[in-house]
Amino acid sequence: MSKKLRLGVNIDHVATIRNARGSSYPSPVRAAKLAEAAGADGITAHLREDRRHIRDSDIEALRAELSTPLNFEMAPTPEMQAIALRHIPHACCIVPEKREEVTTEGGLDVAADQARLTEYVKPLVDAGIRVSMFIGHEPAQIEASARIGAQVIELHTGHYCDMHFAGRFDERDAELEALAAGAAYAAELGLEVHAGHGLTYDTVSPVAAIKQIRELNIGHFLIAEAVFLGLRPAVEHMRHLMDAARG
Ligand SMILES: CC(=O)[C@@H](O)[C@H](O)COP(=O)(O)O
Ligand SMILES: NCC(=O)COP(=O)(O)O
Repeated sequence: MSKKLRLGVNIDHVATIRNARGSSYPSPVRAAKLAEAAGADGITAHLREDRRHIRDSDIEALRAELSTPLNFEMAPTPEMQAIALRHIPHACCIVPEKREEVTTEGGLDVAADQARLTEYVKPLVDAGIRVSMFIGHEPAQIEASARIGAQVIELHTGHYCDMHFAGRFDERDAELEALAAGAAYAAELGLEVHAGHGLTYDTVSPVAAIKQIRELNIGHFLIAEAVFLGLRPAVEHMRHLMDAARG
């Protein structure tokens, strides 16, 4: 297994700032190119059903201008499937979406929706897209993801990060252990394992140290940190912490 842990930089919240004023700046594509220059191995963008940050035209521009792979995050809807099949990104990460949520609250319930998701994923896989399921660490969700034909899972690290920042360290550590067990089980089943959501400089290292994890997707914190440091140093420091955790 390769030791290199890939960093996918999520540029959604560059678009959040742009949309707050209805301006044409800041440009998510410019941010993506800077992130690539700083050591990102790929770019992640989530086209939400309500288009609160990334827009259809951003996906088109990213697809045309990136030199690293695009990981297209999307809800499992017919509209998003059609968009993915039009652009053929390197990867699609299927995430649950609730219109009123502030952010993605939990993982997709793959186990409860296996027949539909099997049908949903097949044209994407047939088109050569790597399909990833954004799930919690429960064995039933991991098994279901393998069963429906996904090649990848992305483990939701939001609860682990929330427990860290709430100072609930026993619960944080229990969650980290469950993430590690989930990663090991998924790798045993032949799934490639990614992780992400809410990761920061303070929380990234223990997750990066889980050896079955091949990619971390990190966005909100990096864009926030870029306000103080600039995007390039923010990404470079995250890259450094990830590499150091890998030893
Ligand atoms: C699925 C996921 O974790 C990302 O899409 C990320 O959270 C950025 O998007 P939101 O802030 O809109 O949830
Ligand atoms: N899939 C997780 C992701 O892309 C980044 O999430 P966040 O760091 O913006 O919370």
